[in-house]
Amino acid sequence: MIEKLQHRYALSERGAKDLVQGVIACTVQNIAFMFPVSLLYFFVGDLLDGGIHGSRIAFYVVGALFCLALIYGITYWQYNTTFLATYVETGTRRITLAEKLRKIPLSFFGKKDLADLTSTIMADCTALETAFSHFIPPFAGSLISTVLIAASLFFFDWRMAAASLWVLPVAYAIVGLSAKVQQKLSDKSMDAKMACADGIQECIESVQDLKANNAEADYLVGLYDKIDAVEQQAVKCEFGTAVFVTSANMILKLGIATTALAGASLLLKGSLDVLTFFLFLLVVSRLYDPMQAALQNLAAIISIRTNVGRMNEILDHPVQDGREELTNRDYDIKFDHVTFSYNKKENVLKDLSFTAKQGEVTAFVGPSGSGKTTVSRLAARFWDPDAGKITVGGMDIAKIEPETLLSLYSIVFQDVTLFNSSIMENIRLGRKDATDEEVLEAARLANCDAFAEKLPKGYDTEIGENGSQLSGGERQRISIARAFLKNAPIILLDEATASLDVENETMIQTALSRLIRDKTVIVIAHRMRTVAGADKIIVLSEGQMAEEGTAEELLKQDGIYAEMVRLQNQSQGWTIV
Ligand SMILES: Nc1ncnc2c1ncn2[C@@H]1O[C@H](COP(=O)(O)OP(=O)(O)OP(=O)(O)O)[C@@H](O)[C@H]1O
Repeated sequence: MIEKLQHRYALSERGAKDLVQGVIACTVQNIAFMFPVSLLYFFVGDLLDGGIHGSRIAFYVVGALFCLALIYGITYWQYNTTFLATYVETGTRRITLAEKLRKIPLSFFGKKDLADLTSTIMADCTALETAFSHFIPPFAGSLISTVLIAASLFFFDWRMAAASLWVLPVAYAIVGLSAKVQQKLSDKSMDAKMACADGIQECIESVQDLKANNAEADYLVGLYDKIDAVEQQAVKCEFGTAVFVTSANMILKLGIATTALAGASLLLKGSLDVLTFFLFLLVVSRLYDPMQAALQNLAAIISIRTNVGRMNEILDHPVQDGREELTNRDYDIKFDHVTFSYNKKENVLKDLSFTAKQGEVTAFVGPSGSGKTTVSRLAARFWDPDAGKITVGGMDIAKIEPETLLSLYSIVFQDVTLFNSSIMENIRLGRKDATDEEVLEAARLANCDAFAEKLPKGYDTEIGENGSQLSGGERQRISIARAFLKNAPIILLDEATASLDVENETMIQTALSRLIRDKTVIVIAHRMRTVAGADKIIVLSEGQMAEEGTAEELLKQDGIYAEMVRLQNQSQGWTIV
């Protein structure tokens, strides 16, 4: 049962056990609230028998105090098992999701956008937190306690029990029937919320481009439509809940009326005593309260299936795993008849074979979209090929645990990701245990001194979210410094110096040439000047190798590479008039 609960509600084992305890606590709490009713039953019985005297007074005083203590104790227990346990579980759930995301192949992120994933970790977890503390245990507890109390009523008088309890199956049936409709409404509401969150995020991220293109007003019209859609779906959802919940509540209320009618008629016939009639009136006035309270939250209870579904999509997604020991004999990277597509439709790389040798620089050039960046992504196992094999020193990288494999790589991408901390800490990301001196040395090699020293706190200056306070070239130099610091045996440089001016690029190229000695280097660049000194240049065209050789050999071939060089030389003479 625990395992089923774990999957049904995306819970940890501890969380599933806490949920069971929470339901038990709520059930016991509802039953405990019946104790004062029993006391009142005896009290009225004594009154009808001629009054309360002597030891009976003490009995009622002790009984009342006992009821108070019992309800206080059980409520305290119920609070701990539902509320406190839920907060712990929410933390565990967020960490589990984040850990899982770390291991999921990047292809998953292509299908999901950031707003969606952030919302799963934050908003969905919060929705479940509320549901597991406020709604689900009381709802399940009210179902169980109502059935238990109802069953015990049959011992007193089955006719009266039937008159009071017929409403329960009818109310349950209405709730059950509503589940499908509610689920659909809740799914639609979630879709509208996601589209809205997406729109807001996109708007914030692209505010500069929107302003530059004078497109703010048009964009905001679309965004307002998305916000309206959220409101409309929320109203529909609430309306759907109201219809079913109000119907179920009205049916439950009818139970009080039929109990009174049946009791009155049996009393008149003389086949029911006043005390039993009184007991039933008392019990039915309390019996449905927990259920009615729980029904108010029916929409939230049903909609958590949507939240859980979104979490399970992450939790059940296959991970990229593999062995943790490295068995490579050297650091040659070999692509052996590799075919790959991002969307399983159009192949981006087609039967590509090459070897990037250790101690050599292998450069990739080619038209935009020809697959250069994809080669570097596959080489680092960000994605796995659809066919063929990629090896490092003879070791099939598809069988190596991705984080272990990445310990062999220093990677510099054109799109640098920086964190909202100091320059020092951003560079230290290359090697966590590096000393301050080592970080500063790497920074110096990447020519970071030139800008860091001008900042108010030097290398300790906070650089804002994703380095927003730095220029493109400065951000790229931090990324290069990370690679210097990591000093891994394989280096992937994807447009690593594209944002640098000529002076900086020359300086960093010199430092890079020291870094790359004896290493396997793959360089991707648009500037032919950047790759001219490479040991081997591979020209990609539509995912296939079109040419291969040194710059000199390729110029002689007078093919794509020679044409690209010619065009770039011409473009240097261009002016905008
Ligand atoms: N994450 C992705 N999901 C789907 N398609 C992608 C993805 N990344 C790249 N592509 C597609 O794969 C093809 C090759 O892209 P890639 O980035 O490897 O080319 P490139 O040669 O590096 O281009 P550029 O020189 O413009 O950077 C392109 O058609 C591109 O649209």
